[in-house]
Amino acid sequence: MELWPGAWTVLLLLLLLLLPTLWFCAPSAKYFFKMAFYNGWILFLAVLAIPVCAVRGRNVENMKILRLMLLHLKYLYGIRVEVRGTHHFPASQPYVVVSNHQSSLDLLGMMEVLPGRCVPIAKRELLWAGSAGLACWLAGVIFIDRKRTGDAISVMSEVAQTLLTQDVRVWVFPEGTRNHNGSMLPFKRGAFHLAVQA
Ligand SMILES: CCCCC/C=C\C/C=C\CCCCCCCC(=O)SCCNC(=O)CCNC(=O)[C@H](O)C(C)(C)COP(=O)(O)OP(=O)(O)OC[C@H]1O[C@@H](n2cnc3c(N)ncnc32)[C@H](O)[C@@H]1OP(=O)(O)O
Ligand SMILES: CCCCCCCC/C=C\CCCCCCCC(=O)OC[C@@H](O)COP(=O)(O)O
Repeated sequence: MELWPGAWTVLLLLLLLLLPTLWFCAPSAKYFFKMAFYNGWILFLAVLAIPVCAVRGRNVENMKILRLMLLHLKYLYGIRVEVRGTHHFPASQPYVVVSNHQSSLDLLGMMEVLPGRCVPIAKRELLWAGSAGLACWLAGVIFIDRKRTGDAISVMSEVAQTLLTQDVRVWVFPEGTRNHNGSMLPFKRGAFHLAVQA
């Protein structure tokens, strides 16, 4: 099929008109655009972070770099963060932080208060999220395969040793998945075994 001259310009103009219309009139489209930008921006930032982190190799100290690079995101999204009680994080000993998990935006809250030498436990699938996966790996994120309980438990037992020997803290989302409905899912037991073992 052949389009008349200028048809592409008309199509482009229609598209340019459609995007702001969706943005202002369809809240779900606005949400979609915002989340798409969120993920895209993180993938882009990860591309910048990878060479810097690669200098150290896989190292929990790289988490500081990711943290610094992500802190501005709250301003882009107009999120006001109020932090209370950080004095409860001991200054120098291994511990396990547990938190609820509603959405991928929890990353912003986590980065706001993430203690030094603290790494999150994440689902293994995140490792394959392109540049973000590689950046997470370089920053020492611990990946577990939720479908293989035995393997996940072995990884967590190794983590317990690391906590003790390498002065590392671990951040766990004990619900084990995102939960949007405002309530809490039953907690998985790994975080608590980890705390006891460490
Ligand atoms: C600038 C650019 C930046 C680019 C990068 C962007 C961001 C980077 C920065 C940071 C990274 C962000 C990370 C994002 C967060 C991602 C969050 C997630 O992915 S949440 C999903 C993964 N997390 C979890 O699953 C939580 C941990 N899970 C568990 O602890 C589970 O218990 C489990 C070990 C996986 C097992 O799960 P299961 O479903 O089988 O449930 P149960 O808990 O009931 O356990 C079954 C059984 O096993 C016993 N058990 C469990 N753990 C242990 C253990 N460690 N030792 C011994 N036994 C264990 C448990 O007691 C049960 O037995 P029983 O019933 O007899 O008690
Ligand atoms: C070339 C491959 C391209 C892959 C593109 C992947 C797109 C993803 C892009 C960016 C990743 C952003 C990192 C966000 C970190 C937050 C992760 C997160 O919160 O994961 C959810 C997990 O806790 C629970 O998972 P489920 O609720 O069980 O599901």
